[in-house]
Amino acid sequence: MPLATASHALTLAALGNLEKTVVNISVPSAAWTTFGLILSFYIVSQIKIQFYGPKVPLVGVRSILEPRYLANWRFFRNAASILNEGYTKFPTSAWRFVRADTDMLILPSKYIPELQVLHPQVASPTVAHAFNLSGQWTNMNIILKNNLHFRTLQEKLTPNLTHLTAHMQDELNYAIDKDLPQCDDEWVPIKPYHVILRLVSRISARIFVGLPLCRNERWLEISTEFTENVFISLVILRLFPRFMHGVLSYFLPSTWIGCNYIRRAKKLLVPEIKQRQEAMATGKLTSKDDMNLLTWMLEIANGADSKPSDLAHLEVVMSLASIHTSQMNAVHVLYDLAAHPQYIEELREEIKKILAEDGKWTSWKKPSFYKLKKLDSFMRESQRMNPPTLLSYHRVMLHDHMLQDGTLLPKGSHIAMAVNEIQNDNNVTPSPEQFDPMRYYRLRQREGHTHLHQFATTETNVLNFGHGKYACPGRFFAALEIKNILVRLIMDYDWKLPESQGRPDNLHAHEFIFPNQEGLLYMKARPVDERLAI
Ligand code: HEM
Repeated sequence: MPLATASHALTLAALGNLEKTVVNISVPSAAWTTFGLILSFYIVSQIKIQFYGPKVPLVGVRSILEPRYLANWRFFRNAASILNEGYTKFPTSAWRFVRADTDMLILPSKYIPELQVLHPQVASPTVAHAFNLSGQWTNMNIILKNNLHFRTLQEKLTPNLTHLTAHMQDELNYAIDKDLPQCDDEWVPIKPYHVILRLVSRISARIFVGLPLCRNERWLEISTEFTENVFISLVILRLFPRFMHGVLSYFLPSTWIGCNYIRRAKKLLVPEIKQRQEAMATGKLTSKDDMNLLTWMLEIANGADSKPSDLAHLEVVMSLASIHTSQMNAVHVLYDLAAHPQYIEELREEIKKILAEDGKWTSWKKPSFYKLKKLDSFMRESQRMNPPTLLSYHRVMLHDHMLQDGTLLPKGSHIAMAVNEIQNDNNVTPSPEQFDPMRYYRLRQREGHTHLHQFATTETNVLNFGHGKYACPGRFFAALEIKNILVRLIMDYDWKLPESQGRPDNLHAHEFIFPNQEGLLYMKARPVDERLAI
């Protein structure tokens, strides 16, 4: 054998042995290292669950050894049963459960008066919302930087609602012409989730950015699809430990798509914002001629708040806060109406009464919609049975705080309330299992209760919009928008479920509840003289 070949063969043999040795040594040691890491992570995590955090009972963990990811998986699959277990055992005291990304400290609503006076630098709702929406990976952390959207809703949108009804109705008429099928002569199947989403997004766009931008298909796509992608991302991310979210978000198409929508929103809105800023500076534009959220934001923004790209970003965030939340309520009402058709005529009679008092629907202002007490009650009952989330009143503690009864809310803890359990407690809602759409209407007939128990009013035991200073600032707008849509859909169309089918089931993921996206209803236009004259 030539020397070179022999040495080559020897080298190969040596390499082969070396490889075997490396394999023999490295495979077990890599496996042991990984195992060791997982074990230490598990032990640290279990010690943290059992011995750290608030000293209150732990619910939803089957044994001291159960990893938090299993408990979290059960919460993802069946949050309602864990929250029910906790509330049943501890209706008037604090308890906690574990999620993959954090421990949740659940408080009873008796603490609300104490919590509501805490400064947001002690108990922050905004840090809690950003965290809960996985803000760092879903482009939602902008709310930590800028609260202009909140101020604009409170200071401008809500006080001006009565001037906005005409704009809302105009856009609704346009949307109905464009997006609803022809059904004059026959029953036509529709998927309310998608159809109502279209109506809500068009009306919201009209009020958020004004004409003609609100009819831009790119804006309509951004304002609805961004939200869907944020929810896909956060539902997936929350299945995993928080330290993995950064890496995972690089692999999730929904996070790329979300980022892309923010880029597209900026591309579309920044030139418009600059144009409006210039026109305002020269007195050519005021919010009196151009009443919409974007112009109002520009009006009250000061200094750092008025950066065009941040304003564009906030417009998208506002769409996330408003469109799907309102759409979901309207879809639930429609499903409930179709499942309980005996109430349709009662609601129509109420609408006809207001038409007789206040004239044509298109001349109605906010007070006319306020008179729709039966419809309002129906919406609230529908929301009670189908809340958008089982947890609300989220706060992150930025400092330790001791409650008057000695319960410690430690710095860093994430607190929330089990809203669905609270409002469905027999002491709060008698016969809570019964769908009784006129229950709030009846309550409002009582002496001194006329202004209470409305869809948009919050109570310490009714927290679907939160409560107090930091309650949802868009809820009055939501109520008006949903009523506009429902009045039109109730007066102009008949509705029914497909033959021998019940109300479409809701979908659940973590604490969130969504109306069925694939649910079908049949609609048929009513005779022309029965419809609202437009
Ligand atoms: C049925 C519809 C809606 C529901 C159920 C809903 C629910 C909520 C809830 C539970 C909160 C948290 C309150 C708290 O911190 O305790 C909230 C906050 C908020 N909502 Fe709504 N909302 C709805 C519609 C709207 C609409 C239409 C808008 C905008 C026009 C809006 C804008 C906001 C904003 C800006 C926040 C605060 C977020 C922050 O802290 O930055 N919401 N909403």
